[in-house]
Amino acid sequence: MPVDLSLYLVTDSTPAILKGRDLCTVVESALQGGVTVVQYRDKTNDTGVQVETARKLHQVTKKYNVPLLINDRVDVALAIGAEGVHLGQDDMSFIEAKKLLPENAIIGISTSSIEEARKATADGADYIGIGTMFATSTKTNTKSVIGTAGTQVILDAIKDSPIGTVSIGGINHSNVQRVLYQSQSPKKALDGVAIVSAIVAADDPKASAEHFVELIRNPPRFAQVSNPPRANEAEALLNEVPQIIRKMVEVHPLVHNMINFVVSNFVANVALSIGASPIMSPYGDEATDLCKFDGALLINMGTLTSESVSNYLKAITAYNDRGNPVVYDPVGAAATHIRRNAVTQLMAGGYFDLIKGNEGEIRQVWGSSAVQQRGVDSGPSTLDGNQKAMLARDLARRERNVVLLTGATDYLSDGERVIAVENGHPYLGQVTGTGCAIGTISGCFLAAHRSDRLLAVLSGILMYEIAAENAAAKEYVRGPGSFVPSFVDELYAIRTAAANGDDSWFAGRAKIHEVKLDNVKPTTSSSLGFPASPTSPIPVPRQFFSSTSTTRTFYTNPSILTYNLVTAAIMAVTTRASRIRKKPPNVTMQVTNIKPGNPALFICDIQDKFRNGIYEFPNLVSTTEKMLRAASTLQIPVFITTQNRAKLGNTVPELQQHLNGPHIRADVDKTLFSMITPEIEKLLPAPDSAPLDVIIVGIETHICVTQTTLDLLERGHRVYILVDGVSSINPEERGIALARLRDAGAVVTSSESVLFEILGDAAHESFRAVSGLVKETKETTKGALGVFSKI
Ligand SMILES: Nc1ncnc2c1ncn2[C@@H]1O[C@H](COP(=O)(O)OP(=O)(O)OP(=O)(O)O)[C@@H](O)[C@H]1O
Ligand SMILES: Cc1ncsc1CCO
Repeated sequence: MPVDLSLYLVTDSTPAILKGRDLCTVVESALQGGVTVVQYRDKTNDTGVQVETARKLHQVTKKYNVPLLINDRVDVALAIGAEGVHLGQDDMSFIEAKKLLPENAIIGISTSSIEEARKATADGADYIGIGTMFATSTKTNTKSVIGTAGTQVILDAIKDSPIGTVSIGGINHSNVQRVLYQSQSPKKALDGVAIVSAIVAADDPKASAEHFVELIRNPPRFAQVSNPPRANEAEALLNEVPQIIRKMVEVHPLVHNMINFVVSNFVANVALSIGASPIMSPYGDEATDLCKFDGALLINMGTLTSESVSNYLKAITAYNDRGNPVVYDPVGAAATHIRRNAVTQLMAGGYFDLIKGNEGEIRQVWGSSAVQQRGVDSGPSTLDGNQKAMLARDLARRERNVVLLTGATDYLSDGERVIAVENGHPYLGQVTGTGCAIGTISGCFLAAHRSDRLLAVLSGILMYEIAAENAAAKEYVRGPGSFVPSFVDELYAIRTAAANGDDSWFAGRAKIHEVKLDNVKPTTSSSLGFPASPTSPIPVPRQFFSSTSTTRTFYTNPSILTYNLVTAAIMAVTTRASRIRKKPPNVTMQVTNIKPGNPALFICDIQDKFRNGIYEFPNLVSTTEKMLRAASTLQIPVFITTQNRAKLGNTVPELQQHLNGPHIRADVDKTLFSMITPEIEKLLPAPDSAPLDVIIVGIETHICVTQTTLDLLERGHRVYILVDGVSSINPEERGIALARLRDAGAVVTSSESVLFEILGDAAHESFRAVSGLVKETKETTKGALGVFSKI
């Protein structure tokens, strides 16, 4: 049955919320305001009271031709003839409910992960409730809080299904437009929002519902205008930069800085020198007045205090409501726990037109738990240019805003276009506050030019960095100290030239180019395996970034050298003579104290034809199935191969159902024994980026698994071979191969052990899901280990 989910009311019978009013009266008032569906949710009253209340509610909802759904209780729904039910993950299963309810009954399911959403979709649910969107004072289980980013990932995963979607958790008037806007994936948007206390506890539920209807119908004032890339985007942008700079000087925007005390004075002078009007104000309540000047707000959390975040949130709300630009500079985001939490709170608390930071900061905002900044510096770079460009693009795409990742080369993206800026001078890196000033300058330009935010920020960066080049070139500048006054002078000189319509300072000076990432599959959830959401329980892998807890020692292991001489001799007589390793694998690198912080799952040739030949094949399949399910929950990238598929069959049907989704990176047929075929090699991280922690399962241990392991070790990756996930025709081959591979530097371990190492902490957002899986498969795991660990 099609149902209008746009304003979905969930009732709450707790006295503090109802404040002495009758539930039916409150619901009727809400219906008059435009509620489109009502869910009766009652976790306390006994069945008799529930049936009675539901019957009364149904009389009311029928008057407004709005469906009534009963939370959890199929029996109550049947007793009163309600239009349907809403079921949680721990309630009666969809299949059971479907059997009991009339044919056209509406059935909705609560989901908070891709897996749950896919299952509800496949089962045939009418809609899913996706949440928890935001933590609330009553719902403190933050593990299920997925935010807009997590919701977007789920929507993307079910984009091809017409199933209805509604977001739930902490949604109110001030965030509802942002929820709808920022959750949207390119092909699927939310159909509605579920509201509890913002309507039920409101003094006037009708007015509250009316207000929601109005907000839901309209995009937020900060919604971004789309500027699709042009044929020669960089050139087209450059043509517009001088006029944007003139415009900014003319507009003379106010820039409200909530900024750290270290750089406050310098940044105010920079803002003045470019022709803007700075005000430094850390007091959140002042924003309600300041935002009326239609300037920009900068949130720079460089010197955070216990009061900062609540002040920032007040100011962000004031500027967001008015649609005025807000810039976020998450200074030192990955340095401390306090700052990481502040990032989570601020990202959940408002919309930022621009997020600007150095590599470490932007990675933290993205949600990588592997970043550790030492103070406010970015720390050593672990990403190459393309990866930085992709990070900026993917974050901008996810947040539906603009992202600037600063460094010697700056990467600027609005989620579609990515521009690299190579102007600037190394002195900028030697003066504190030069990055912070870019946040302020960007705010000035965003306030002056609203229609193309990327162009606005680019204009600001170019003015700034060309001024820095001019300043550094002065003969009296001898270092960072004398550079600062010269720099402020040069900013002022450009501003004066621009005011006089003189663009000669700009001619031929900009060093920018567009970064094309066409060959990289666009996704809203994760590219390069970056986690999808800072708050998401869905994919929070620490992929593609090296873990800070990883230590590597480098030494030469003579036994490996000897061993490989023998190996080479044997392999010389095989058809793979050309692939004999020129240097022994892992001669120079041995990893100690490793943790699988950057995991990938490799499934090697688990095909039908081997079913009858391979030792304990069903046990190998059950371990693999468990690993695939965990990979889906944790969004670990998966690489699959088959050996000569035409002849030996596809990957076995038991595993096929788990081979869909964005985390499945490759499914390749091969003739090589190693899985590192040219196709797969292309998908591995570049040699100078963080190595993978490859977990291998499959067959045969002593042939394809061995050669894949050696190839990966040779390329600097870490390899974990699951004892309960690899096998051969001759069981004895397993032991020999595993011993050899351990000598070569691989970690020989078990599926359960590796899964808990990936989680690392019982507070991990996916702990419940993964430990549930481990529990569910306890018996098969025992069986597999029983047969495999002996050999
Ligand atoms: N080696 C360099 N060459 C050219 N420009 C540089 C160099 N280092 C930094 N910059 C410029 O300085 C600006 C500030 O970047 P940086 O990444 O150092 O900011 P930051 O770490 O946030 O600084 P801070 O916290 O001190 O304000 C960048 O826009 C960049 O263009
Ligand atoms: C050094 C420093 N410490 C906190 S903020 C800041 C200025 C650079 O962002």
